[in-house]
Amino acid sequence: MYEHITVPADGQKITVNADFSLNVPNHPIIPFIEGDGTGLDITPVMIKVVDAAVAKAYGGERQIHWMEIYAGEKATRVYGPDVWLPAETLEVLREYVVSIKGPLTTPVGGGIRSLNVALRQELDLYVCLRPVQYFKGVPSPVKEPHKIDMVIFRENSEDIYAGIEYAAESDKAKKLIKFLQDEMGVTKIRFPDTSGIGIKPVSREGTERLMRKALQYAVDNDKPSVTIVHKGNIMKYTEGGFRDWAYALAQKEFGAELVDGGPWCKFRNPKTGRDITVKDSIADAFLQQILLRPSEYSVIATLNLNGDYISDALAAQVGGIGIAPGANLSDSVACFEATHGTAPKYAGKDYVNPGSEILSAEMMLRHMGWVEAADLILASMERAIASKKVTYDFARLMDGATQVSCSGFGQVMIDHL
Ligand SMILES: NC(=O)C1=CN([C@@H]2O[C@H](COP(=O)(O)OP(=O)(O)OC[C@H]3O[C@@H](n4cnc5c(N)ncnc54)[C@H](OP(=O)(O)O)[C@@H]3O)[C@@H](O)[C@H]2O)C=CC1
Ligand SMILES: O=C(O)CCC(=O)C(=O)O
Ligand SMILES: [Mg+2]
Repeated sequence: MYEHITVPADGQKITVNADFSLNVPNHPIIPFIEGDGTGLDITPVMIKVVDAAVAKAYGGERQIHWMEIYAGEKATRVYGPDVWLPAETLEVLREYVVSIKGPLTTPVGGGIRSLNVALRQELDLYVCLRPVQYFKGVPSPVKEPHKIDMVIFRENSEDIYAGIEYAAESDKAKKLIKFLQDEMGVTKIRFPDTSGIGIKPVSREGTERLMRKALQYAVDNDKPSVTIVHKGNIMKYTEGGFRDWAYALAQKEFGAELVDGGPWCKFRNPKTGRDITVKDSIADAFLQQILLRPSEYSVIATLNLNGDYISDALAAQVGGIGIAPGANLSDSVACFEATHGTAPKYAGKDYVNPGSEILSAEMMLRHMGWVEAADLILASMERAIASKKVTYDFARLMDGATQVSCSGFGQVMIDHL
């Protein structure tokens, strides 16, 4: 049926109902992309830990049937030199509904555009969900990391990531700059002859669907606030638009009312009766506030580029990118992945922390309703960290730690399940 993908003989597809709930069989087929760079170290470890947690939680009644699909460098080896994101990979991700991927390399400057971004755009995975939580005992550069408990909703389909960008001195850049000058009255491009130029689309529809998810998450999880993070003072009609549309949606669909004349507003959580405050923060100020007063922030709704920066910054505050999980979501399809990239200098050395991808799998299990297995993974992560047998990133900051390899940490987690 597929050119290079082998569908496991035993196992069934997860399917989606009209209300977007999932039908998860006891033997689901889960597609996975190994990933470039350290992907080849962390993905097999993730699979081993997940299989062990599922076996322990369900005593053999439930089991994941993993199905390898290809993207990035491995796809070029399997499909041919220029095939980075095969059509059948996208087809499978759409068809099988729930998947997990390792990181994929994107060259800086020239070369291919990001496969990670392409995949999100092709499948319209418009929410990048990145929870940031502190595990007791993890070394952190801040004094009170336990006060950080945030969930980032990063818009995943628009903004500067749309890839509408032209190289300096190319015909297209010259044409666009001439159009801006001649037809749009633009006079402020400082060096028009040598400017690369990019376009940042941000829409009301894109903002609304992201904000709707963030607000619903706050309702479902009893969160006290949703903060809209933007740079709308400078980019008035893109980031400023995002802020205004996000506030308007809170009022229109969630019944939020202005606080002291606005723009902050609040509404009562219909499930708990407690207030949810909707507020906003300008991105630069926000980045210092999360260091100084993190407990004031809970759910974060932001644009694509801000969300990218904020994800890594917050991950560092709770101990680094080695334990920063995430998910890319549409209404029906979910593809889980770590926040970090391929860390090429460590590739193939069995060295890095597999924690981010394991915790992404924990989110995946929870999304599938396999909460017992997800809970086991969280508990074993806590116990593994408490045992101080950790990978280099934690070991270098932890007193009395024993450094273990990537696969070694997987084994420590399995031992603590
Ligand atoms: N979703 C995706 O697939 C993503 C892909 N990328 C891509 O990855 C490539 C490399 O990007 P780069 O900017 O270096 O960012 P990376 O996130 O790959 O690495 C930056 C640093 O983060 C630390 N780090 C990364 N992964 C781990 C881990 N598993 N355990 C512990 N520490 C870790 C390392 O820090 P230290 O040096 O201190 O040890 C590393 O040098 C680029 O091509 C980029 O485009 C980037 C982000 C996301
Ligand atoms: O696609 C890439 O190479 C980088 C993506 C990224 O940094 C992210 O999604 O956080
Ligand atoms: Mg990033």
